[in-house]
Amino acid sequence: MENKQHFKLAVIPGDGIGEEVIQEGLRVVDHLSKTSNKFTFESDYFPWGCEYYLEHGKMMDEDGLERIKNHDAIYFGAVGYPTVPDHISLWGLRLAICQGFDQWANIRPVEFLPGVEGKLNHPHKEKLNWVLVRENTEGEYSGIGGRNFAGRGPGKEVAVQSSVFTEEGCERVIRHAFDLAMKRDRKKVTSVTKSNAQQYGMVLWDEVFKRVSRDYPEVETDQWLVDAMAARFVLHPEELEVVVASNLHADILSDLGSALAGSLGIAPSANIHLDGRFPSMFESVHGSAPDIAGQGIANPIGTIGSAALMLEHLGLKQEADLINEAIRATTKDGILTADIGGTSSTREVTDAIISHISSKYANV
Ligand SMILES: NC(=O)C1=CN([C@@H]2O[C@H](COP(=O)(O)OP(=O)(O)OC[C@H]3O[C@@H](n4cnc5c(N)ncnc54)[C@H](O)[C@@H]3O)[C@@H](O)[C@H]2O)C=CC1
Ligand SMILES: CC(=O)C(=O)O
Ligand SMILES: [K+]
Ligand SMILES: [Mn+2]
Repeated sequence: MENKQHFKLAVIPGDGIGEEVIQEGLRVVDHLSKTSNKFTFESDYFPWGCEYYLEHGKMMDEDGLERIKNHDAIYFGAVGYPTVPDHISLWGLRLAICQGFDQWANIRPVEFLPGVEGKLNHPHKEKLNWVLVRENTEGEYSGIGGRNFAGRGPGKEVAVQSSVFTEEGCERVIRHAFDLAMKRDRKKVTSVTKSNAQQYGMVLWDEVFKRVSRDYPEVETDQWLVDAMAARFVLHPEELEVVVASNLHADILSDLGSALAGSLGIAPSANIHLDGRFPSMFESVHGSAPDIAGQGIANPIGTIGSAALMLEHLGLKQEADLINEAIRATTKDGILTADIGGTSSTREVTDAIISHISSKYANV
């Protein structure tokens, strides 16, 4: 086949179920590469994570970013381990990459899969399909602050954690939300803040949202405070299309969204950098799930769906669609892990997804 695309992946399985689900995602991509004959890829593995930290005193190598900077994409599992403080592991790996590579938008689609009951009581929930657009480099996760600088000692300690909102940071992610909305049947963007209580950064966000919205007259807009928005997710989910929010708010709302759709285990995400300097990173929304790690029962769908987002990002839209179709066919057949009410293992779900992809090519 002419023009077969080749790409280079940096694979970081990380901790807990991260390793279990990444391996399944790679099986799917590998199978698709062979059956579609449209692309080839190579994987470079990086053993970074909490075990690496316990052995070497660092979550990733000092030149880690340099070593993955020229890959076409990063495929990431999850990070976090009970014996390493979560802020050390998160800042040492995931946030180091998102912020170091200026991956300024985290795209988190919420899909209601057939055959998955979920927790939402809604007559047309199979038609719901939201995309959360999370600001991914600043806001509440700017990492600015300090502890105990007032020197008040035990029992009187003072901690400050500052949020940073820049006009450019707000604008690029809000604009991206509008660009995504323009590609959808119902063109609507809902912005979420807490600008009644947080009168500086979030008021700036609201103003930028209003200004950017004028460039998109075809797009319907809506603005909600985050507390009311949490209720709206449950009470009026049909009102949601593209939802754009700050780093913390969208982090919380996306877990709520995926739980409504069934489980954290089915939610994919893309940490994207669109300015051509750095690779983007693709990972499930969930963490390392130490409570189920090592049992072979983690739901691989979030990570396999993240591979679909990765292929789409690399220009392989048809192949991405095929993965998503295979995921839907698998859940529709009732091949489900325990988190969504089934008894299948991680591997069995992946096998079913692979066999749906095979049957698709057999029919061509
Ligand atoms: N992007 C990342 O790497 C993230 C890392 N974390 C880290 O992960 C660790 C655990 O955090 P938690 O708050 O427990 O969140 P978590 O997402 O790891 O787990 C929350 C709950 O969802 C379940 N769950 C998650 N993914 C699942 C899957 N694929 N299949 C079936 N069930 C699944 C878990 O069993 C658990 O009961 C912490 O160290 C945290 O900092 C948390 C969120 C994101
Ligand atoms: C860390 C975390 O919870 C997230 O990135 O979603
Ligand atoms: K993850
Ligand atoms: Mn989260």
